[in-house]
Amino acid sequence: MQESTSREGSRPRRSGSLLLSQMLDTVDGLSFVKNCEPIDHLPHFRLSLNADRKLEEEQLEESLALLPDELSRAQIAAREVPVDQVPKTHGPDGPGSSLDGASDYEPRGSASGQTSSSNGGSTSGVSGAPTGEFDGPVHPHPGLHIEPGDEEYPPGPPSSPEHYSNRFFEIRKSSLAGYGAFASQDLGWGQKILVEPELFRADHVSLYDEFDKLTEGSQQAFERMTAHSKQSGFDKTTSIFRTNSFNVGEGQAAIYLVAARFNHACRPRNNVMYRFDHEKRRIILTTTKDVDAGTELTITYGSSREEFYAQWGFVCKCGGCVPLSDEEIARLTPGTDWN
Ligand SMILES: C[S@@+](CC[C@H](N)C(=O)[O-])C[C@H]1O[C@@H](n2cnc3c(N)ncnc32)[C@H](O)[C@@H]1O
Repeated sequence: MQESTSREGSRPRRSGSLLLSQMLDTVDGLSFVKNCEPIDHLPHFRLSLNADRKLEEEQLEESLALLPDELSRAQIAAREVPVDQVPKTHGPDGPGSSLDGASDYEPRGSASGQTSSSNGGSTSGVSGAPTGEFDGPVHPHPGLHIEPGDEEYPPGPPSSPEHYSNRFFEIRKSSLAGYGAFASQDLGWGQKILVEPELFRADHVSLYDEFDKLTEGSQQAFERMTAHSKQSGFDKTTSIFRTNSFNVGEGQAAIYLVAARFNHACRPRNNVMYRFDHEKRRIILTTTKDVDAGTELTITYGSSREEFYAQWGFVCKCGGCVPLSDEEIARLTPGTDWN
């Protein structure tokens, strides 16, 4: 095992990718750390290659620091939980609805799926920034299961994603901003709560062509999404796309109508992470801690308060960070108000 001494002195620091590969040999759940946790910063249209690399390096450091704890949690979560211990609830669409999503999910700790795919890493950068793909070995493990299984999302996108619910969460109004996702039952760490196919993917150039291919209902659902209100120089379609899309690599960003309703919380306050099944073009959301019923489920868009304002147009209200001051806000340029 390669080791180097950290600049700070005492703690020996291991080569990040090597250590993660070795840990992944041991516990499947740690692919959270490699594939998602360090890079789940919702980097819609990230423009700075160097900034991305720096961020990923910082996040890798962060994940390495977390490893012992993550390992023990993964081992705990790896204990199998019978399916019937996960209560089933139904949202406004009711049992049997095409939006029920019951078949999409597995109980936490399910040992049912042993997969060897390594294609699940989240990616960043329409601008071609590093993908963050896991390039080390992945081995099938019993226990904590985060790879996509055979579950199928109901055919067709939800016509009313702002009222979507499944047995794990529901979308409803949030005190953070607009709509958000809320746990509809107590959720354990490592629970897969959503597997959602993309509505479409595009880049800056193909956005309008791809949008035109959508059904009228899907176009309307897209247009009801929140638009960054302070981006100057973008029309509303582009602004909605920039505010809600997830970078999926190769210069493309994708829209997921339900996943886009998850608000941001700064680490460690967020309680959900996301990753991609590139082959099936789906996003997969999984809890990163135990969550009480009724709690808002949040992902992390990034770590820069200035970027939240400039890229997504908001001053973070998650409560886990110091919000931008009035002076800092004044330095950032306001633009067209789309809302
Ligand atoms: C991808 S959307 C999230 C869902 C959105 N709330 C909705 O109603 O569809 C991103 C937008 O949600 C809002 N938002 C998300 N997280 C926030 C937070 N922590 N504090 C304030 N606003 C937030 C911002 O307006 C941001 O541009």
